[in-house]
Amino acid sequence: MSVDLEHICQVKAEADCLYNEAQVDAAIEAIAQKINAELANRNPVVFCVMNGGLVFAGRLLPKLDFPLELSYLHATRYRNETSGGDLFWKAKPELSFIDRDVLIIDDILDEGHTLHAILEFCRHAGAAAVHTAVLIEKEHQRKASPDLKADYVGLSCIDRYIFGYGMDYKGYWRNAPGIYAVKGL
Ligand SMILES: O=P(O)(O)OC[C@H]1O[C@H](OP(=O)(O)OP(=O)(O)O)[C@H](O)[C@@H]1O
Ligand code: HPA
Repeated sequence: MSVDLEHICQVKAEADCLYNEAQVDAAIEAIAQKINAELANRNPVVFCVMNGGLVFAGRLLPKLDFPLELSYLHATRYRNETSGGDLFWKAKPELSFIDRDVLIIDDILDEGHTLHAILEFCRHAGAAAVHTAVLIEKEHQRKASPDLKADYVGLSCIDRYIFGYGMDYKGYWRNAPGIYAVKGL
Protein backbone atom coordinates (compact mmCIF):
# COMPACT_ATOMS: atom_id res chain seq x y z
CA MET A 1 0.00 0.00 0.00
CA SER A 2 1.46 3.36 -0.96
CA VAL A 3 1.41 6.01 1.72
CA ASP A 4 0.94 9.69 1.11
CA LEU A 5 3.71 11.12 3.29
CA GLU A 6 2.49 14.65 2.69
CA HIS A 7 -0.82 13.65 4.26
CA ILE A 8 0.97 11.99 7.16
CA CYS A 9 2.98 15.17 7.80
CA GLN A 10 -0.10 17.36 7.47
CA VAL A 11 -1.96 15.25 10.05
CA LYS A 12 0.84 15.85 12.56
CA ALA A 13 1.04 19.57 11.77
CA GLU A 14 -2.71 20.04 12.23
CA ALA A 15 -3.20 17.78 15.25
CA ASP A 16 -4.18 19.02 18.70
CA CYS A 17 -1.69 18.20 21.43
CA LEU A 18 -3.69 16.67 24.30
CA TYR A 19 -0.68 15.86 26.50
CA ASN A 20 2.91 16.94 26.06
CA GLU A 21 5.93 14.78 26.85
CA ALA A 22 6.30 16.06 30.42
CA GLN A 23 2.64 15.37 31.17
CA VAL A 24 2.80 11.86 29.76
CA ASP A 25 6.00 11.09 31.64
CA ALA A 26 4.45 12.33 34.88
CA ALA A 27 1.52 9.97 34.31
CA ILE A 28 3.90 7.08 33.68
CA GLU A 29 5.81 7.91 36.87
CA ALA A 30 2.56 7.81 38.85
CA ILE A 31 1.66 4.41 37.39
CA ALA A 32 5.15 3.11 38.21
CA GLN A 33 4.79 4.17 41.83
CA LYS A 34 1.49 2.30 42.15
CA ILE A 35 2.85 -0.82 40.49
CA ASN A 36 5.96 -0.72 42.68
CA ALA A 37 3.72 -0.55 45.74
CA GLU A 38 1.37 -3.34 44.64
CA LEU A 39 3.31 -5.87 42.56
CA ALA A 40 6.82 -5.81 44.02
CA ASN A 41 6.45 -9.18 45.73
CA ARG A 42 4.52 -10.94 42.94
CA ASN A 43 7.34 -11.99 40.59
CA PRO A 44 5.16 -11.07 37.59
CA VAL A 45 5.52 -11.93 33.93
CA VAL A 46 5.10 -8.66 32.06
CA PHE A 47 3.70 -8.71 28.53
CA CYS A 48 4.08 -5.69 26.29
CA VAL A 49 1.24 -5.60 23.76
CA MET A 50 2.89 -4.86 20.42
CA ASN A 51 3.07 -2.54 18.64
CA GLY A 52 1.27 0.19 20.53
CA GLY A 53 2.49 -0.77 24.01
CA LEU A 54 6.15 -0.51 23.04
CA VAL A 55 6.89 3.11 23.99
CA PHE A 56 4.85 3.01 27.21
CA ALA A 57 6.51 -0.24 28.25
CA GLY A 58 9.93 1.18 27.38
CA ARG A 59 9.37 4.20 29.60
CA LEU A 60 7.64 2.32 32.41
CA LEU A 61 9.85 -0.71 32.88
CA PRO A 62 13.02 1.10 34.03
CA LYS A 63 10.93 2.71 36.77
CA LEU A 64 9.89 -0.67 38.20
CA ASP A 65 12.38 -1.69 40.86
CA PHE A 66 11.55 -5.32 41.55
CA PRO A 67 12.23 -8.66 39.82
CA LEU A 68 10.08 -9.36 36.80
CA GLU A 69 10.24 -11.23 33.51
CA LEU A 70 9.45 -9.48 30.25
CA SER A 71 7.89 -10.80 27.09
CA TYR A 72 5.50 -9.57 24.42
CA LEU A 73 2.38 -10.49 22.55
CA HIS A 74 0.85 -8.98 19.46
CA ALA A 75 -2.90 -8.72 19.02
CA THR A 76 -4.23 -6.21 16.55
CA ARG A 77 -7.68 -5.11 15.40
CA TYR A 78 -7.00 -1.71 13.82
CA ARG A 79 -4.25 -2.78 11.42
CA ASN A 80 -3.24 0.78 10.56
CA GLU A 81 -6.86 1.90 10.18
CA THR A 82 -8.70 4.37 12.41
CA SER A 83 -11.55 2.01 13.30
CA GLY A 84 -11.22 -1.49 14.72
CA GLY A 85 -12.26 -4.84 13.22
CA ASP A 86 -11.84 -8.46 14.29
CA LEU A 87 -8.97 -9.19 16.65
CA PHE A 88 -6.07 -10.94 14.97
CA TRP A 89 -3.33 -12.61 17.03
CA LYS A 90 0.02 -11.99 15.36
CA ALA A 91 1.94 -13.48 18.28
CA LYS A 92 0.51 -15.24 21.30
CA PRO A 93 2.42 -15.14 24.60
CA GLU A 94 5.35 -17.53 24.56
CA LEU A 95 6.61 -17.40 28.12
CA SER A 96 4.72 -19.78 30.39
CA PHE A 97 2.70 -17.97 33.02
CA ILE A 98 0.77 -20.81 34.61
CA ASP A 99 0.09 -19.89 38.26
CA ARG A 100 2.01 -16.64 37.77
CA ASP A 101 0.90 -13.05 38.10
CA VAL A 102 0.74 -11.43 34.68
CA LEU A 103 1.00 -7.70 33.97
CA ILE A 104 -0.29 -6.60 30.56
CA ILE A 105 1.06 -3.27 29.27
CA ASP A 106 -0.76 -1.54 26.41
CA ASP A 107 -1.04 1.97 25.09
CA ILE A 108 -4.77 2.55 24.93
CA LEU A 109 -8.04 1.16 26.18
CA ASP A 110 -10.44 2.33 23.51
CA GLU A 111 -13.41 0.00 22.93
CA GLY A 112 -11.61 -2.59 25.02
CA HIS A 113 -12.01 -5.60 22.73
CA THR A 114 -8.25 -6.07 22.64
CA LEU A 115 -7.76 -5.96 26.41
CA HIS A 116 -10.81 -8.16 26.97
CA ALA A 117 -9.48 -10.85 24.61
CA ILE A 118 -6.00 -10.73 26.15
CA LEU A 119 -7.45 -11.01 29.67
CA GLU A 120 -9.56 -14.02 28.63
CA PHE A 121 -6.56 -15.65 26.98
CA CYS A 122 -4.34 -15.23 30.04
CA ARG A 123 -7.00 -16.45 32.45
CA HIS A 124 -7.79 -19.53 30.37
CA ALA A 125 -4.07 -20.21 29.99
CA GLY A 126 -3.74 -20.51 33.76
CA ALA A 127 -2.47 -17.17 35.06
CA ALA A 128 -2.90 -16.79 38.82
CA ALA A 129 -3.85 -13.13 38.42
CA VAL A 130 -3.89 -10.72 35.50
CA HIS A 131 -3.09 -7.04 36.05
CA THR A 132 -3.46 -4.46 33.31
CA ALA A 133 -1.80 -1.11 32.71
CA VAL A 134 -2.76 1.28 29.92
CA LEU A 135 -1.26 4.66 29.22
CA ILE A 136 -4.56 6.23 28.25
CA GLU A 137 -8.26 5.41 28.32
CA LYS A 138 -10.69 6.90 25.83
CA GLU A 139 -13.99 8.14 27.22
CA HIS A 140 -17.12 6.96 25.38
CA GLN A 141 -20.04 4.56 25.70
CA ARG A 142 -18.85 1.92 23.22
CA LYS A 143 -16.87 -0.33 25.58
CA ALA A 144 -16.77 -4.07 24.86
CA SER A 145 -18.21 -4.52 28.33
CA PRO A 146 -19.27 -1.73 30.67
CA ASP A 147 -17.25 -3.02 33.63
CA LEU A 148 -14.00 -3.39 31.68
CA LYS A 149 -11.35 -1.29 33.41
CA ALA A 150 -7.59 -1.41 33.49
CA ASP A 151 -5.97 -1.64 36.93
CA TYR A 152 -3.51 1.14 36.13
CA VAL A 153 -4.53 4.02 33.88
CA GLY A 154 -2.25 6.98 33.21
CA LEU A 155 -4.47 9.46 31.40
CA SER A 156 -7.91 9.79 29.87
CA CYS A 157 -9.03 11.51 26.72
CA ILE A 158 -12.08 12.55 24.78
CA ASP A 159 -13.49 10.43 21.99
CA ARG A 160 -11.11 11.36 19.18
CA TYR A 161 -8.53 9.38 17.23
CA ILE A 162 -5.16 9.89 18.89
CA PHE A 163 -1.54 9.13 18.12
CA GLY A 164 1.90 9.41 19.67
CA TYR A 165 3.72 7.57 22.46
CA GLY A 166 3.32 4.29 20.60
CA MET A 167 -0.12 4.95 19.13
CA ASP A 168 -0.24 5.25 15.38
CA TYR A 169 -2.06 7.14 12.69
CA LYS A 170 -2.09 4.80 9.67
CA GLY A 171 1.10 3.19 10.91
CA TYR A 172 2.90 6.52 11.49
CA TRP A 173 3.70 8.82 14.39
CA ARG A 174 4.12 6.17 17.05
CA ASN A 175 7.30 8.17 17.68
CA ALA A 176 5.50 11.47 18.37
CA PRO A 177 6.67 12.78 21.77
CA GLY A 178 3.24 13.56 23.16
CA ILE A 179 -0.36 12.49 22.67
CA TYR A 180 -2.14 14.19 19.78
CA ALA A 181 -5.70 14.13 18.41
CA VAL A 182 -6.17 14.02 14.66
CA LYS A 183 -7.99 17.05 13.28
CA GLY A 184 -11.55 16.07 12.35
CA LEU A 185 -11.37 12.56 13.84
O1 LIG B 1 -9.59 -1.02 22.98
P1 LIG B 1 -9.55 -1.38 21.53
O2 LIG B 1 -10.63 -0.67 20.75
O3 LIG B 1 -9.57 -2.87 21.31
O4 LIG B 1 -8.20 -0.79 20.93
C1 LIG B 1 -6.99 -0.81 21.63
C2 LIG B 1 -5.94 -1.56 20.87
O5 LIG B 1 -5.82 -1.01 19.54
C3 LIG B 1 -4.47 -0.71 19.28
O6 LIG B 1 -3.84 -1.81 18.70
P2 LIG B 1 -3.91 -2.07 17.13
O7 LIG B 1 -5.02 -3.00 16.82
O8 LIG B 1 -3.93 -0.74 16.41
O9 LIG B 1 -2.55 -2.80 16.87
P3 LIG B 1 -1.09 -2.12 16.93
O10 LIG B 1 -0.81 -1.85 18.37
O11 LIG B 1 -0.19 -3.14 16.34
O12 LIG B 1 -1.18 -0.84 16.12
C4 LIG B 1 -3.88 -0.43 20.64
O13 LIG B 1 -2.48 -0.62 20.64
C5 LIG B 1 -4.59 -1.38 21.53
O14 LIG B 1 -3.94 -2.64 21.62
O1 HPA C 1 -7.31 6.43 19.04
C1 HPA C 1 -6.49 5.52 18.77
N1 HPA C 1 -5.27 5.81 18.26
C2 HPA C 1 -4.35 4.86 17.96
N2 HPA C 1 -4.58 3.57 18.12
C3 HPA C 1 -5.77 3.20 18.62
N3 HPA C 1 -6.24 1.98 18.88
C4 HPA C 1 -7.46 2.13 19.36
N4 HPA C 1 -7.81 3.44 19.41
C5 HPA C 1 -6.75 4.14 18.95
